[in-house]
Amino acid sequence: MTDVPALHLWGLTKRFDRKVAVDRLSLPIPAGSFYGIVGPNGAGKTTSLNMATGLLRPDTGTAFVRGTDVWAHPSRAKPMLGVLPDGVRLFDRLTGPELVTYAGLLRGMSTEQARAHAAELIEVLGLTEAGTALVADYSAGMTKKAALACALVHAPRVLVLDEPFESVDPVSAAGIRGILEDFVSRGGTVVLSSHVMDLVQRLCSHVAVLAQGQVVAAGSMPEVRTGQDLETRFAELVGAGSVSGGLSWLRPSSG
Ligand SMILES: Nc1ncnc2c1ncn2[C@@H]1O[C@H](COP(=O)(O)OP(=O)(O)OP(=O)(O)O)[C@@H](O)[C@H]1O
Repeated sequence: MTDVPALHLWGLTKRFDRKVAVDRLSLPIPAGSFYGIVGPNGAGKTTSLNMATGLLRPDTGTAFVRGTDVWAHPSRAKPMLGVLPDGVRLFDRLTGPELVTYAGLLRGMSTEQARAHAAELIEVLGLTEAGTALVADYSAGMTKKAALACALVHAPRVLVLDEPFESVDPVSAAGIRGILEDFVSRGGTVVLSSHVMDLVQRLCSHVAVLAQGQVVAAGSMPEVRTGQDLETRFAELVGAGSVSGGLSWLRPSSG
């Protein structure tokens, strides 16, 4: 790992009307790390990742990709990033291979190289059987995999993936885990958000726990876990709400 963070979130703040979604959030992501971002619903994970990747303009702060300011120098910073945003909107009147090739062309790849990478990604992500179906007709999991292929096609240095395993079947998820682990073992950096603590604990070398727009714990996995499993530590950090005894009316009706 080098000293310059692969991605550095730097004093990021975002307010929606009166709601402060992200509050002066700073987080260095070491180069070569597999970094998990976890937090309760509404903690500010998506808002932070969108600001860090140039998709949502921060009210204050910025983010640096390998030392380059994403907001000041987007044309230099963005080619180093592969981004899977939340709720991604794709050009869905294209087939999967067309879409992924197009994503490569947008990143300046030659047609030949973009087509070759797209074909390989479609194959390894199990989208070959979709054939000439339009992405508009893909299932949620297939759409997620197509979007992931778009993030990977130009072989970026840093991958930022918002809930990459959501809606994805277990066999495909194992394939994606393998791709990401290979990527990190070759020196790449992965940042992903997830609600699946077990997966984050197994996959990630580092983790940050967000709550109410701030970082409540961050560091290497052992530093954050402090000897407990991540799920227990997470509940301790963000406060586990109990629902026992609630919804007394919710029972199978006898009628
Ligand atoms: N476009 C928006 N307009 C208004 N409020 C927003 C908008 N986007 C996010 N928020 C609010 O900002 C806060 C953080 O949302 P965000 O989507 O970043 O959380 P999250 O940690 O990704 O949540 P989840 O785990 O549910 O995906 C929430 O209170 C949300 O309601």
